[in-house]
Amino acid sequence: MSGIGLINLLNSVTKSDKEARKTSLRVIGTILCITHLFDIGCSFGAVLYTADTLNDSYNDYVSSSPFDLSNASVFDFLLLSILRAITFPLLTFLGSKYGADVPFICSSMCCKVVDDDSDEESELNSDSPPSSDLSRPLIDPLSKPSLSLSPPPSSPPRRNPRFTPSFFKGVVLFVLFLLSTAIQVYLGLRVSSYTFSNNLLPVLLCLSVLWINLTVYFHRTLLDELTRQKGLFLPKVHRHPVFLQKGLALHWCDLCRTRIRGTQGAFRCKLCDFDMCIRCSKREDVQTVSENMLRGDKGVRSESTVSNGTYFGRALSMAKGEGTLLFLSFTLLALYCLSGLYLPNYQGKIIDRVVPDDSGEYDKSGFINDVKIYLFIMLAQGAFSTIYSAAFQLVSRRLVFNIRNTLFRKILVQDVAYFDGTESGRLISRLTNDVNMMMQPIQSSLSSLISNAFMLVGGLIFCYVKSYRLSMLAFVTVGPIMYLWDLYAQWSKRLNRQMLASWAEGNSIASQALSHIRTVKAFGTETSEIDAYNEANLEALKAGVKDAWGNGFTTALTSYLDLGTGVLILYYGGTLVMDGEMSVGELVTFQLYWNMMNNAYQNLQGLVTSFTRSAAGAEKVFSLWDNTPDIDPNDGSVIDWDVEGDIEFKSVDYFYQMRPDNMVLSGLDLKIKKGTVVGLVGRSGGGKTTLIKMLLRFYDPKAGSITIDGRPYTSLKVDDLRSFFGVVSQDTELFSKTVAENISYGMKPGTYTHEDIVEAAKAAQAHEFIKEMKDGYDTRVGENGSRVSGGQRQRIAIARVFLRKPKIILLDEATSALDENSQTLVQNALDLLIKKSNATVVLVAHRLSTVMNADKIAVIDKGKVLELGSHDELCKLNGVYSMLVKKQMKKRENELNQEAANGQNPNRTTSMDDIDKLLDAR
Ligand SMILES: Nc1ncnc2c1ncn2[C@@H]1O[C@H](COP(=O)(O)OP(=O)(O)OP(=O)(O)O)[C@@H](O)[C@H]1O
Repeated sequence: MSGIGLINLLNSVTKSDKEARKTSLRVIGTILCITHLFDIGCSFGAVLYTADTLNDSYNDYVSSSPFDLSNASVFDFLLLSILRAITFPLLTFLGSKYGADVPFICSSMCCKVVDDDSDEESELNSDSPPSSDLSRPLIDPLSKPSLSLSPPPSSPPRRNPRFTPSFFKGVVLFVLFLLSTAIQVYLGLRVSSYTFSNNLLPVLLCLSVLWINLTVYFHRTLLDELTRQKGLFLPKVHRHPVFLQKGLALHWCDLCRTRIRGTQGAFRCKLCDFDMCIRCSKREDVQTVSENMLRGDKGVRSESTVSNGTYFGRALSMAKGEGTLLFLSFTLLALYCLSGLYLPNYQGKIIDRVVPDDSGEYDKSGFINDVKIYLFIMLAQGAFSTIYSAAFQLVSRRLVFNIRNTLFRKILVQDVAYFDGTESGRLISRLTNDVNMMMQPIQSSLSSLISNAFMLVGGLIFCYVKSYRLSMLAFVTVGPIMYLWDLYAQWSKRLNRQMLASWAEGNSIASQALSHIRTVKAFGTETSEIDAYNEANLEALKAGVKDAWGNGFTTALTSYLDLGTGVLILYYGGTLVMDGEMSVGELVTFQLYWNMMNNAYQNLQGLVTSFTRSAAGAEKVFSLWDNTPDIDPNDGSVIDWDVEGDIEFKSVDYFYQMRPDNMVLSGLDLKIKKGTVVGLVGRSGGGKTTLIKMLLRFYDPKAGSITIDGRPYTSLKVDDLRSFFGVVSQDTELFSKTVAENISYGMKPGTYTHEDIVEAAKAAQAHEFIKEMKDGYDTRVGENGSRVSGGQRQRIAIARVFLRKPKIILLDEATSALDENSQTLVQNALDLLIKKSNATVVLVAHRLSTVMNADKIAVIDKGKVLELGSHDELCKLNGVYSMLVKKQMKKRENELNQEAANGQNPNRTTSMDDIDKLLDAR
């Protein structure tokens, strides 16, 4: 786990950034004190073990050359551990003093710098949810979004641009790295050349390498935490402070998903790679209107950050159902590893058998015997590996299958508000790119992860058993190599996040262009769409190229360290063989174990890197996975009564999350009696369609309630509720299926027959045109019904409603997009539907002629019901409606006169009764 990972872990158990910082400092500081004490304690213990020679050896030690490594004393170990306990904290102190980021100062924006010494942050933070709580929205839906931030107190100190804090911090980290590596190499050389008189001493000395690596790790973590800038803290937007940073050219704003311009810079969270562009930081309503955020019906949610551990743990927990297969694979894997661990032993033995003993004799029978055992182990190992890898492949493939299916389900159950703020191309990207990236290491290396871990531990033990001296020498580079890979992994994770964002952007562009291909062609925008797609992909390519260079550089650096270790082993191992302390076979065995361990280690390092990278994909997937919708399909009671269709809106307030400033419904009251037809009229944008959407419970009111047969909507199972509705909207969406499949869409198999479909189509006046198609009801209608006309699409939609026989029918301007002939046909079908169904009907219309026959007409304006009554009642009321009717009649009269004067056919029905125009002329 990297330092950032540890800090994130500590932060996840605290409520505010201030508390998180204090906890981190306290915990890491304590661990460091303990580790340094252990370090000194072990060296001191080693000195005590050699106490009998202490007096002499100290004098020996000081008088001898510093390059003479054959000293009997281990006093230098103690001196070095004390030196570490002084220099490492000193370096951390210097790093924190000169490497701390300059606090963000904002000149133009209304913002506040978080100050540890004031209580401001806790005030701001008091209503922010715990980071892990995905079920709560980040904002109060009815509170007006505001960040209420004030200007900072003072200007930042001027600094030489070359010697920036991050430069100082980098220098300190580099010195720490060099110092620790040098000390480790020195200690490795010392231990390998030391003659030990007891067994505990080598253990104590070898532990030094462990302490060095641990202390360096915690010092780095502490330095990161101490240099963490006091930044701009917007608890409602992000749970950590963010910092203004230049040169984030390849980054994307996590709120509006626009690309950040490098020259401008952006606000960045150093803990979890959250970026926010300058524009978003200025928006007051940024927390509600940001696109592609995780959100529910009640507001924006925070996304989870995923460490390697949680990622792997969760992926495995998903494989719970594969218990037996996994157990079998693990057993075979254990056998494979054990047999693999035995092989080098026999290789060494075989080599020793071909070396003649003191009398010049060869042990031929022993030689044949060892070769036989070697062969047997090898064959068994091959068999184990074949079976376990097949089993693991099977498990990982099933895992991918389950993850894809579940994720698609999780996406579909999200609230409609989520889809309002998210582009479908990005969701497709989650289902494909993010899942692929997340599953890549698991799919390709679940088995190799475990086998390498086995080999690493086994190889390590065998190495120490064979020769702790050589092991000590060999292990001095492990810490530095680990550090370098960790640095690269974190960097690569960021690049991969950018790559995913660019791919998602590309997907979004492609899916929009493809779904609107006719508009693209009509406007001749093919080239600009291609350019936009190229640009998004180019960003991904740039990030990929950077990643490849980083990988190459890290590989080269660590390979040199590794090669150096190999040379050291050969040199000292050869010396030991020449001194008679080791046989040739033992040296070969050690080398084989070392290679085995080293390979396993490098494979693991690669895997950890790819896990860290893939965590970027996993974050996206798990965030969506954990996001329980506010209108949860699992909540509420089933509808167990005979629904009649009495609906009531009581003081309903509503605004869309993406436009919180636009109050669409405010205190709306409306009663819709069972079996009646209620027409909704009003100006465009007045909220009629919103009412229809609320009837389908796409959104819950921000205030007030909706009831059906006296029961609150929110107490009912949403799927159950929707099953009582039939809808025909202005833009009917058809699926790329057959006509019959489209008519029966949403019906459970077995609840209808083909004859029912034909009957429904006949009633909807669709049978004639369907019959004329070559394949009749089996004709595929194309994506979004592109192979049928608008009027035909509407009639298929009406046939759907006829077949469904709903209790409540919602007609949302079902004829408004049609030409005259189609309008008449569709209107006839609708009239028949209303007459035959006996259902409660709510119809939205732009034409007075469509609603005149309704039992009740509601005039909706400014989010309220302005007038309610039948056509006659409203005409008598002498209000808006009657004025509209009068205006319409006058207009109609004028038009007829005009047409007659022009010699046109006065029978033509025009859109002259368009309510919008009449209301606007009011
Ligand atoms: N998903 C959405 N997100 C944000 N605002 C929306 C959304 N859908 C609609 N609006 C806005 O809400 C208001 C009401 O829209 P609605 O579609 O209910 O009006 P309408 O009365 O049906 O209009 P029309 O007669 O033109 O269809 C409009 O100002 C519209 O711009």
